[in-house]
Amino acid sequence: MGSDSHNQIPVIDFSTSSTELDRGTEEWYSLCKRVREACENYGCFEIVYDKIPLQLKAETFSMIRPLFNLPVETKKKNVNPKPFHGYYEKTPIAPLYESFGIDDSSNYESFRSFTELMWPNGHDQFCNTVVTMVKKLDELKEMIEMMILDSYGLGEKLNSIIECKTHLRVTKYDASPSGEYANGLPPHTDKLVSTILCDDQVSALEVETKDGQWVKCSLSPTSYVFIVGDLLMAWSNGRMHSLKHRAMMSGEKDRYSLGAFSSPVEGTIIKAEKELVDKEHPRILKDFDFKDFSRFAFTKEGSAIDSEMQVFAYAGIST
Ligand SMILES: O=C(O)CCC(=O)C(=O)O
Ligand SMILES: [Fe+2]
Repeated sequence: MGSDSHNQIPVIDFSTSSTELDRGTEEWYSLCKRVREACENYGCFEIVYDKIPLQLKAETFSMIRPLFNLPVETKKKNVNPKPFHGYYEKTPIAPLYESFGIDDSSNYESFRSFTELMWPNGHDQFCNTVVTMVKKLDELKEMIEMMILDSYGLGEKLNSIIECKTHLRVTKYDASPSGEYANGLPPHTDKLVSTILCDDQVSALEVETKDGQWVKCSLSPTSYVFIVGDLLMAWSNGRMHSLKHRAMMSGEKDRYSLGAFSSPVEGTIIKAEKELVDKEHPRILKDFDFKDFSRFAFTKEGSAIDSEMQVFAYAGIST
């Protein structure tokens, strides 16, 4: 079934043309409230944000396109022991989908290691441009995280939700044969904390609302999507909604997207924030190691379970 174009995800404008978004101001708290409502009711929102220069974004996309034209044996050098963290080639389940994953990608040195695997003689422009873009996405993510903490009254107590590094995933979707509506990436919830996505204005992202409708997200050059992943849902003790989403291709153009995933540092145990557990919101999950959970999600047993139910199958508390 196609998407319902009458429905829309919340759009929150973070543009700061005249004023800065200062923490503690009335404007700040009104945004905190809207961010929390969007994450609880939809599991996502569109961000209008003018602090990332359009030129930088355009340059980033022009830098990542040639990655996909490298020889397949070069692309396969992008390996990562964590499941779904390295190069992902086309498969019968997702024949239009191909992606690379780069750990700790706002760190120049780790990004350079990836760059040198792809271009052994180095590629400074690629490295500088993409790292600059990821740092901008990190700033945006930090602001959203602070808003989430303030929205629950936790901003004085905590500096971050879960200590994370940014895992970057760059994706190419081939145009579907004869432009028909076709699966780019099957429905899933993200297995990490949160994701900020942007694309090259070829729309394909669709998100599922809580009442089961699929809604298409057509992004403008200044917009981004914030997505609640399974681990943010777990941290919030189920108050925030882990978003089911997919990519559906149509039309003649290939599509490129960029996802900045907040990935917990090694050894992180995911726990519901204790202030978010009370009589009205009893604990829904046991504490778990995020790496064991993501491994489980990609086992035969785990992948047979609906994506949004995997975390409950792994760590759910039966009542
Ligand atoms: O390309 C997109 O818009 C979605 C990508 C996505 O959902 C993912 O990589 O988890
Ligand atoms: Fe996703």
